[in-house]
Amino acid sequence: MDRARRMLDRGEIPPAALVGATVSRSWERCLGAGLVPFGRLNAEDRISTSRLKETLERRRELLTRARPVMDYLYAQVRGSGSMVVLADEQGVLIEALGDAEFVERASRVALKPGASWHETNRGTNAIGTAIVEGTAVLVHGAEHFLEHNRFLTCAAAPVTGSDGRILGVIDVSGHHRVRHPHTSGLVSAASHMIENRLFELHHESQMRLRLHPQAEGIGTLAEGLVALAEDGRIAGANHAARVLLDLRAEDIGRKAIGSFLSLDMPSLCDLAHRQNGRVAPTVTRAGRQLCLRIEPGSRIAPAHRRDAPRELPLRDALADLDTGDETMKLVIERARKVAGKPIPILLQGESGAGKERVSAAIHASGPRKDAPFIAVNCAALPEHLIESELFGYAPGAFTGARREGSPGRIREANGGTLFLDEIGDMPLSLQSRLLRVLQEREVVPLGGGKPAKVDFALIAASHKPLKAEVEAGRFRSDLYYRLNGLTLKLPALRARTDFMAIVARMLAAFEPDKSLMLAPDVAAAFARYRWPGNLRQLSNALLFACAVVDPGEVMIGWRHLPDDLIEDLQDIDAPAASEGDDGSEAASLRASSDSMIERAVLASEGNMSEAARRLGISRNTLYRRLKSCPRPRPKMRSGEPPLQ
Ligand SMILES: Nc1ncnc2c1ncn2[C@@H]1O[C@H](COP(=O)(O)OP(=O)(O)OP(=O)(O)O)[C@@H](O)[C@H]1O
Repeated sequence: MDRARRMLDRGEIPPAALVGATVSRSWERCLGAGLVPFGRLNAEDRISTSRLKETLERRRELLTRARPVMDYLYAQVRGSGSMVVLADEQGVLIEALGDAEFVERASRVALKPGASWHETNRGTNAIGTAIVEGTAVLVHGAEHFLEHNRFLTCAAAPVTGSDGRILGVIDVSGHHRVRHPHTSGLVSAASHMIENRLFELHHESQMRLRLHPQAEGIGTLAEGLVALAEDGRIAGANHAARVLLDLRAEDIGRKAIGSFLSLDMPSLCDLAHRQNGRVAPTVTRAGRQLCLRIEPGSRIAPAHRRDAPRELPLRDALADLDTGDETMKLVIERARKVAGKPIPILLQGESGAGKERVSAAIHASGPRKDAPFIAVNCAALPEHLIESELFGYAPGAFTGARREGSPGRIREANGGTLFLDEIGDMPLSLQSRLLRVLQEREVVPLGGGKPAKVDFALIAASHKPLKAEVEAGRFRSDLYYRLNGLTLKLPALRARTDFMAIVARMLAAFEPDKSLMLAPDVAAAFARYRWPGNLRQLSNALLFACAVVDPGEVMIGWRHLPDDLIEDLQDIDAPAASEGDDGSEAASLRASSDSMIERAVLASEGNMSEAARRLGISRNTLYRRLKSCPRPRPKMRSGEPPLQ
């Protein structure tokens, strides 16, 4: 330090390696401001009594909230020859309390109310430097720029408002010989206490989120606090929340919570209602796993309030599918526009992505909702039965037919909606028959009989990209264009940004009275997993967990998950797999799901229904996949026939 001081006396800036980066920067600023280490103070070092009064008035809120914390802080340092000081955002001291003999000495260097300790007035010092640096600072002995402050050791931390602006500084100063290693930590904790007290005061009526990486951290000084305006915009955030959510001060008042967490305002209200003050896991947009407690606040917009159902706009089945994902929102918006119009809808999406659910919601939200919704799975029916199932048959049309005949599914859908699932699996011969029905709007039953007029809305779905099937000659192009009035592509579960909201919805649906939630490590593993069976697989896993969770338990942990899912979750390598969609990734994805299928079939000892259940896929999908991947060889119990 002596060498550094000698350099300073010559007007040189010692390197950071010698005095630390903060002091080096500050000394440079002091020299730049024209201060000299042995010099007198700048003229503006003290404010008048009337200006002090004004300052006290302006900072009354800060002072009122800080006083009990200052008392607490002073109780920790009492008798050590120190004092506790509060300054405003300009570095003007507005309150001080301390040990009598030190206060006397300190007042000789103007460490008393009304004095300005801004860096430009008093050179490097903890209060002034903390304001400029915007962070907690310790300035010890000869690190003070002015010679006559060298007897001091000072630790200061800025007190920041929930809008990110500095409101003041709290500081503990003492004689440099009684420096205590814990003082800096105490001062930082005190500044957080004041910040959190001010936060509660300013955002009392708003929805508040308490966040921490661990459940035990919630309610402590280290928790992140976020206040939300009625429209979901961030109204305020404390320092910890800004760090946890990677939120900048300029985002406050501008960005919505959905930009930082995978939850929007309606899902937060929903969660708050069910959570009832308990802690739940959540994931940030950056993939960071956090624990969350929601305090609903008293000023939530009626549209978001769960306890005011009469004020809620009526949510139909389509609106219920909106849990915050932008792609799904667009799908819902577009579906709503055509629901009720004579435009056929084609739903595309991976198996289990919710095509049938969406289709049923389109029907239930449209003008045909009181008429039947008839779903036909073209992949589940043997080829020779699809025809009679769909078009019906006359009495005695074929051996084994019902004596009275059958109207067929298309006629059953009259007035309502016909949903043709897995249309890509419909044999070519039947495709032309279906095309005729769609063109002429009448059905001729098998085995003859009068043609019957039919009127139905048509929704078709396929996990196969139908356009590619047309190009490959497996699907009639004229039928494709008939079906494709509007194509809606459902996102795969892994691509959705509302994963936690879906989990919360499912858990609430399965166990409405329990407020179940995922343990943070399970939530993190779920967030990284690719969910090849999409919503079906997730729903099966959560249903399983709900069945095995003990009464009174609220956290779903690893022990509540099906064994095969645990294996898959443990197998995954953290995030790397999530980017891109190129051929090599598709191949590795396929390889991994092939091995999953193999494991599931082996574990189910050849029982295909059981294997499909474990995988969270339909039996049809399983059979389809088995056709295209090497057949696994399950271990057979002795005496059992081999799997065909
Ligand atoms: N929005 C949703 N919320 C909760 N669960 C859902 C939702 N959508 C679908 N599911 C669940 O996922 C399962 C699969 O959904 P659905 O049958 O609609 O998918 P799909 O895409 O038609 O599947 P497939 O291609 O195999 O026919 C449903 O049984 C339901 O349990």
